[in-house]
Amino acid sequence: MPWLPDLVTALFKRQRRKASRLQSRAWRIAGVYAAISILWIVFSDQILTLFVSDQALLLRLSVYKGVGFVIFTSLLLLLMMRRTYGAIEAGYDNLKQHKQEIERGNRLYSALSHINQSIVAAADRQQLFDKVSQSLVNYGGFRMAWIGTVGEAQSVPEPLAWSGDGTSCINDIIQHSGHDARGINPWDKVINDGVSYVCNDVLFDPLSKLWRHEAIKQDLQSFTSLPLRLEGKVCGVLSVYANEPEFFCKRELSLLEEVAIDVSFGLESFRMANERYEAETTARQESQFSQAMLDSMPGIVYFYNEAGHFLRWNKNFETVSGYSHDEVAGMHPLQFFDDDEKRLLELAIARVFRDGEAAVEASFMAKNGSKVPYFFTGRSVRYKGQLCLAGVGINISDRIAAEDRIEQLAFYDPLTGLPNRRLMQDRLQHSIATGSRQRKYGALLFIDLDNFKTLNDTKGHNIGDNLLTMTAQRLNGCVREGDTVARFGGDEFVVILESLSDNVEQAVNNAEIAGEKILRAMSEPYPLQGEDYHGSASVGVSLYGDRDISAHELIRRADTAMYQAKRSGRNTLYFYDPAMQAVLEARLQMETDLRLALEEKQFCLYYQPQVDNEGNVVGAEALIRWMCPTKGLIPPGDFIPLAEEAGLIVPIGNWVLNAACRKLKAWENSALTSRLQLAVNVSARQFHQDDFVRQVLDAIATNNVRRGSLKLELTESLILDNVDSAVEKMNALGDAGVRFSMDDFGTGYSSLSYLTQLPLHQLKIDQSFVHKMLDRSVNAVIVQTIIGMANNLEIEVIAEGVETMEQFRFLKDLGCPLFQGYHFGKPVPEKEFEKALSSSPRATS
Ligand SMILES: Nc1nc2c(ncn2[C@@H]2O[C@H](COP(=O)(O)O[C@H]3[C@@H](O)[C@H](n4cnc5c(=O)[nH]c(N)nc54)O[C@@H]3COP(=O)(O)O)[C@@H](O)[C@H]2O)c(=O)[nH]1
Repeated sequence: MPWLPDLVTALFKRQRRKASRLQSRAWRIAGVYAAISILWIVFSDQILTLFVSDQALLLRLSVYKGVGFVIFTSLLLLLMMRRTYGAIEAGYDNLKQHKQEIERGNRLYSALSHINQSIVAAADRQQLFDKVSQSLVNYGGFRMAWIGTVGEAQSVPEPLAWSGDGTSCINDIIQHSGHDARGINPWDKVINDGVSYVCNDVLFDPLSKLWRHEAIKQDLQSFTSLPLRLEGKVCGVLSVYANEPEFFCKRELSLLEEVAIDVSFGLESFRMANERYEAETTARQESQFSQAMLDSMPGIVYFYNEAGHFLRWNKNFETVSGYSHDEVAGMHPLQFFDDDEKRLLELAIARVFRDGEAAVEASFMAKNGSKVPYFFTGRSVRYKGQLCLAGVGINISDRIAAEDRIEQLAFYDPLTGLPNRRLMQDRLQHSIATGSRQRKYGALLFIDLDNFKTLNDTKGHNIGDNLLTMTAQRLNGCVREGDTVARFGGDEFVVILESLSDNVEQAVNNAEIAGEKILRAMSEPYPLQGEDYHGSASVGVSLYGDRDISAHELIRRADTAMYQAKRSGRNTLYFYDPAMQAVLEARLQMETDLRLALEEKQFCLYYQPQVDNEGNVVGAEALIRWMCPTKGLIPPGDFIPLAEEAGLIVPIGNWVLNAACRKLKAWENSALTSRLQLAVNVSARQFHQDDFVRQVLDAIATNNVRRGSLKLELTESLILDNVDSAVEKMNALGDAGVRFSMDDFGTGYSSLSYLTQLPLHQLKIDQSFVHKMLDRSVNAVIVQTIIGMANNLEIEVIAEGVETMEQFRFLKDLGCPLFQGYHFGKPVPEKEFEKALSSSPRATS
């Protein structure tokens, strides 16, 4: 309050001016009095002598005149003194009042000063209210002060802070304020009308009637309530009370209104600070929230400006990149990419800033140099006046792996990892087109593993899989880079040899060299289950390059050639020629016919006698024949191999088994045949069926076959596939009276060790030795050895393919006890066989 001393000085000046005016007036009055008195003294006696001549009277009149003058002047003096003292007293009162006003003003200014300090210093609204009410009482000289707030739709204030004496009646004051003639109470005025309510004497204020008694007790004699405002609306009430009436003059009220305005300002500041705080808190929380969201995202998030300065990124960005926060802050987005991908990213970023958005797949390069495939998106956004790019990157390793896997599954064989048929066909088509364009010959090699089915069926699929895997590796080792090795399916592989030569002979030569190499590789022993498996393959070759040909046709030709290789004894290579195709088609037709034959029961059994050294028929071998309605009688050699390949040998074999058992049962009814044994051929595939034993036992049981009458002819290779399993099955069937003959003996490994393990009853010397034994001594030695060995092992021996008396005699001389061959009888239908038995004198048991 810089103007306060001026005010005080002005007041004193005013008093001094008044005093000086009074002094000059006293001089004037005294002068007038002296002049009048002198004139009176000088002229009154002369005037009196004019009218009075008597000296005694003149003396008395002079005394009277003197007394009158004294009385008159005394009265005049009295009057003047009274006026002067009145003026002095009034001046004094005025001065005193001014002094009080100044003191009140000083107090109020002091209070205002403290209040303003409180506004600056208060931490919150309550503290402000507390300090304001305390300042008004402590510094403003009020007896009591309180501050209340007014909420929405609140008609009376709610006291929040108070100070001074008499605070106990605040609630009375609030609740019991009366209404004026218009029904308005103080709070209506303050809260609704927003004007101050002043009561300068509680004793006479009708609205204070109800709490007057209490107010008097508390010495609250006058008061005023002022509105506090927030955003232009009344939000509270400031009430101050004085212990004297007529306390609130204009000046006090104006200062108190200033207090109310300052407090309102304080409240506004709090509101704004609060709003700012809340806005900042919200912004901070929003920032924390969005950062938390960004950090919790699985991908990487980035936000950078057009100059490539990173403005924001998520934690994952640092984790994935391996760069710290500070390092990322100083990096350019392109630094996270390899040189060969930078251009791609540059273009994508440019697209974002040009078109608004873009996406790209690239490898995100970490600090340690590792690269991870990511799918990046970007959107342009304006931020703080800059054009920026906001985007996310998603790790697509899994997706790429899945795509690779899908491609692998779609185009590659899961077992061997080789291209599958589909991919091979694509590549072949492409190679055919290239070859045709470049006038270069290529070759397609169709490779089928020999005897794979048997291996798979006998050793199990795991072993089969191992063989296929090894085959794939070997094939890959046989070709040049650029050639294709594919798995066509099952045990079939295809090799595409590209650009062999522009000369057809040279191309054939090169293809043959490659094919032979493959055959050799396929013939190398395969280590399977700790043993060496000796496999082989049949290879069909078809050239391309001289004219347009479809991949499909080329495959068909190579396949045809492969079948020709198979039929030519396997482990060989064949080039395609059209005649092969005709054979193959005939073969396919036969397979169809064979299935029909099975359904329509077109098979029958022929019987070939087996005799002792005196020519007595001791048994027979049942040999299947196919009575084809169109082609006539078809020998087994023409359809059994096909039936084996097509899997039809199992139902055919079962049919033979049951037919043989039925025949044995029928023979029991005749003395000629009741003691005969009947030998039945069993193929490897049939024998290795899980239910083979049960099938045989069922056939025996169904026909109630005599023990020892059924003989099963097994081959060496069949048993060697899985000796343990074979022994187990043979023992199970041996217990049921089934006998076993080792067919084609001598052509296989003929290992003595397994011979001793097997529950064999008979060795059947292969007819190839018998046919040549008289011509080549080595065969005679073999036959002799087999007979000697069988005798030593106490196993029966039978020689088959005996066609001449010489052969019969020779064998007999070697000690062979049993014989089979055209010399004794060819395989014939049952009726013929039985008829021959009855007419033959040697046909005896
Ligand atoms: N799994 C089955 N295989 C069978 C069945 N029936 C026959 N076969 C096999 O078919 C092959 C050819 O049989 P097939 O044409 O009947 O020939 C047999 C005889 O006719 C023939 N043989 C007998 N003696 C002579 C002879 O003195 N000279 C000569 N050139 N051939 C003769 O040998 C065949 C019998 O051989 P094997 O079975 O080894 O005793 C043949 O391999 C049969 O195994 C069948 O039902 N299931």
